Amino acid sequence: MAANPTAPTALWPAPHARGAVDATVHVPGSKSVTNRALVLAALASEPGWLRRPLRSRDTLLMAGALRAMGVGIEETVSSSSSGAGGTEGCGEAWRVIPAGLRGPATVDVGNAGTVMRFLPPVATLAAGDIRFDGDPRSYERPLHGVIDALRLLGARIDDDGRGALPLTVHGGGALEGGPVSIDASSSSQFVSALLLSGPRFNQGVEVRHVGASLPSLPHIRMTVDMLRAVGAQVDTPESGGEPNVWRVTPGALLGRDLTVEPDLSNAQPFLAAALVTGGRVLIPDWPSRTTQPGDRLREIFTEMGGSCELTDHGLEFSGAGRIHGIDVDLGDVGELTPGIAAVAALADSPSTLRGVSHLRLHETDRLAALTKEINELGGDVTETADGLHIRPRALHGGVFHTYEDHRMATAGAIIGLAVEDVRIENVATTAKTLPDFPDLWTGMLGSDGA
Ligand SMILES: O=C(O)C1=C[C@@H](OP(=O)(O)O)[C@@H](O)[C@H](O)C1
Ligand SMILES: C=C(OP(=O)(O)O)C(=O)O
Repeated sequence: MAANPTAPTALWPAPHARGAVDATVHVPGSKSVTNRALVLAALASEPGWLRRPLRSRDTLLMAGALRAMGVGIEETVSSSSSGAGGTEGCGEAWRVIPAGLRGPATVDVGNAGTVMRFLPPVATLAAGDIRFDGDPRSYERPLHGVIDALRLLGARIDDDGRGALPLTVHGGGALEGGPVSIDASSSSQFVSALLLSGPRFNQGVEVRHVGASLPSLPHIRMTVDMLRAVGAQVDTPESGGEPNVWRVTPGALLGRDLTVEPDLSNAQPFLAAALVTGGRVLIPDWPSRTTQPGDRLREIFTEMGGSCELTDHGLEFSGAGRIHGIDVDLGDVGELTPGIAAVAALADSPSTLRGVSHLRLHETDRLAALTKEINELGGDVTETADGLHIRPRALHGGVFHTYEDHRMATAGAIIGLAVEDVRIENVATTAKTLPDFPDLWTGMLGSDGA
């Protein structure tokens, strides 16, 4: 009987590139934008549209959870102008119809940080109990910043005392809100979560981060930009406020018509393919202005040996056939670390990736997983206190384990382009944010392998 390629234990032979890639890759919508847009549309006072939403495990879990709390989300195929990069044509669109939020309901967060952090504040606004549960890994991911803050702001939440999932929010139909201090050094999503629902709290919300460092600042800027786009008033450190303090004024949110940008972090493996094979990749609709952390790839992959040009057609990225090591702080753009580590393992000099200790609490412990898997292929990676030190070595084939982490799977695929006989365990785990990955990857390589 043929092996089921979607079984978690299945091994996917990562395609080995036989030449330089030359491809145009249409990357689906951003997970982070789609899930923020869904929350904001659900909290608005009128219906809104999301065009070109990402359809992946994380976003379908978000949509399912909001529906369970009473929100209407209709999926349609639209034929309107997209607005993104001027492209016209048919595309999927979701119409979000807000309604009085209500329980009882059960929310499956899967292993989506955005769902497990953004929705408990929404649930405090529901009338009734909202139970949150998810994958075993979701029990280990930090949530205390959200739970403790919501309790201080007036919410009733039952958890098992660990400050983590599973938990029940006893929604009272409204939340008082006001000022709150949190330590968000383990996840920027604590701050984003409180800000997103903030306009609907009676007093709004003022979030003060009091911990050491704060990761993923571009994702907080994304939250602020998207809140402002739906009419919220937000004061930030950048707009003249105090450092590490964000303030959201209470008020109604508008229903908007938003086109979701391509996911630039999911563009990473395709850009990496150009770098690794000395080829060329065009990503259409790359935004000229964006808060997505993936935009930093233009600079990072250029420093590693590539070159890029942002044109009316999108981002054209080329590799020169040589990859250089890099010493870089990835604290702002942590989700790019697995892909950068994979490229760095194939470089002509060592790399140091810093500022990402919080990755130990992502989908898996990414620092441990990258170290183990690259080393099992013959690599020389060591973990540091806040990142990785990578000394390139001649690699050989083998099984690349993925720990149910989509970015481990795409990192393994990047290595497989340059190293024969790399087999990726459970490539289907890419469905978390990019269900089409295997097809897009083989499509990029074409019938002749590149
Ligand atoms: O808000 C978001 O959409 C995200 C924020 C970041 O989380 P952390 O700050 O927990 O790293 C990022 O890694 C994650 O992929 C998406
Ligand atoms: C850390 C990530 O996801 P999450 O939203 O689950 O935190 C990621 O996508 O790299």
